[in-house]
Amino acid sequence: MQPSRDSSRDPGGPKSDVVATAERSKSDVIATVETPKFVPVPGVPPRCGHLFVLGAGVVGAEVLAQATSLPPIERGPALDLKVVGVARRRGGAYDVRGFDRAAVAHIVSERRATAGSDEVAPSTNAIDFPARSTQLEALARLSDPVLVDCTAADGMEAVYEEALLRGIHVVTANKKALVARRDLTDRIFAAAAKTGRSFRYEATVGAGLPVIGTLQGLVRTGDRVKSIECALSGTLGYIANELSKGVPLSVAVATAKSLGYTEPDPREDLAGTDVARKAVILARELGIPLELEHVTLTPFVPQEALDAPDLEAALVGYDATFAARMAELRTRGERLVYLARISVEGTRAAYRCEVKVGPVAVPQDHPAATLDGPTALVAFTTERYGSSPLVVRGAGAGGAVTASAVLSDVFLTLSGAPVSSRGARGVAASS
Ligand SMILES: NC(=O)C1=CN([C@@H]2O[C@H](COP(=O)(O)OP(=O)(O)OC[C@H]3O[C@@H](n4cnc5c(N)ncnc54)[C@H](OP(=O)(O)O)[C@@H]3O)[C@@H](O)[C@H]2O)C=CC1
Ligand SMILES: N[C@@H](CC=O)C(=O)O
Repeated sequence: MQPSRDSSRDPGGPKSDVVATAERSKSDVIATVETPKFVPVPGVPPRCGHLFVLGAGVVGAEVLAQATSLPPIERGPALDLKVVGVARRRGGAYDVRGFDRAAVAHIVSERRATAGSDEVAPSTNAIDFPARSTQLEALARLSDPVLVDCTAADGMEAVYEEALLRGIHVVTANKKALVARRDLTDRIFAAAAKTGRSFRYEATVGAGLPVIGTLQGLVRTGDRVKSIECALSGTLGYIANELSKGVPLSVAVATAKSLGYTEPDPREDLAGTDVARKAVILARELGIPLELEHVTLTPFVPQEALDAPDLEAALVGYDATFAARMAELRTRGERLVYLARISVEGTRAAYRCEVKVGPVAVPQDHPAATLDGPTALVAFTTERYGSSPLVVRGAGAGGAVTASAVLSDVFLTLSGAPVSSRGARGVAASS
């Protein structure tokens, strides 16, 4: 049941903020804004989302930690979360009563304690969490069930479709199902439409940054997107910065991994595949039926390094090459950045879309040259944002920021915000 937002049932009434701060300093009172305060209605339990989290790594562990230590609700509808399931490669746990912070910390630390050599060779097989159908069936019986995917598993299209058809909402940080063959991805959206359940994926592009939501807002309001230029790899942004400070390539990659910026397999970052996936997700939001193989992709490091069985050793072999390249760029007053550009020309009926992803040397005053650490930047040039693009910028990788985007998606889901019908009018709304 939806909690009431009836402030008249608050004994303090709409001015309760002022009453609540009356004993604080004078400046506190002056700064107080008189907004209605929504308090839980006695006898009406908060609406509670039941989460089943797949993956307890960098992102999953943070999702679990944040979901089990939510700040008290002061304003807005009372929404609560209960983590009832966690699944990893090495098994999982399910308890309909929910896990508290200590229990999820135990589940996460168990993973770390038992992490063995296979941690460096992450499985990307289709996820097969124990008795999947039985667990989805159990989850579907709870109120507001949400499946949260924090793995990098392949083949999740079928899992999302099954969950949605069972009436379970899906929130994902995993890009792979969104860039599967278009007909397979479409089945996910069709299942969501059929059951009226929500499928959200803000964390897949730009981690915690509001990239998908911003683009959906432009598309939904009839703007016409002409190009999207972006530095979308927190990992490659971080590595390029480190290189410019004289840090060897192999060290910068190892540090990016230890900081939780890379994909489980850093080859996916270094090959540019991760950025290509993000570009495809954005293009598909525009209604363009793009497949990964349509992206013109240049890797960040040579293909031979990516093909080597021992990536770390292979990267050491390129340390000197990259150092020399950086020195040369410095003398030219340029910076190395890794960019994606999606450009769309023409009308909705007849358009041309080009997607290019690769390393670029840019002058020091280029917006992407000013990015620090794992910062990402996305610039939307549209009919409305013609001379001054709409820019989204901030940390583009890392567990904490990504987890907050995942949980924001969960809260949007629970608050019943309308779900996107992807790519409806983006290409040329005005044509
Ligand atoms: N790190 C970041 O900054 C961001 C990451 N993402 C995305 O989030 C996802 C997770 O990334 P991250 O947390 O860094 O990765 P990790 O490698 O740290 O964690 C992955 C987790 O998924 C589990 N897992 C992997 N494969 C399977 C499988 N086939 N079946 C069941 N469980 C599986 C692992 O199990 P086990 O614990 O047993 O090893 C692990 O708990 C990825 O899809 C990534 O692209 C999105 C935005 C930003
Ligand atoms: N490995 C990715 C993480 C977010 O998607 C990146 O570095 O951007």
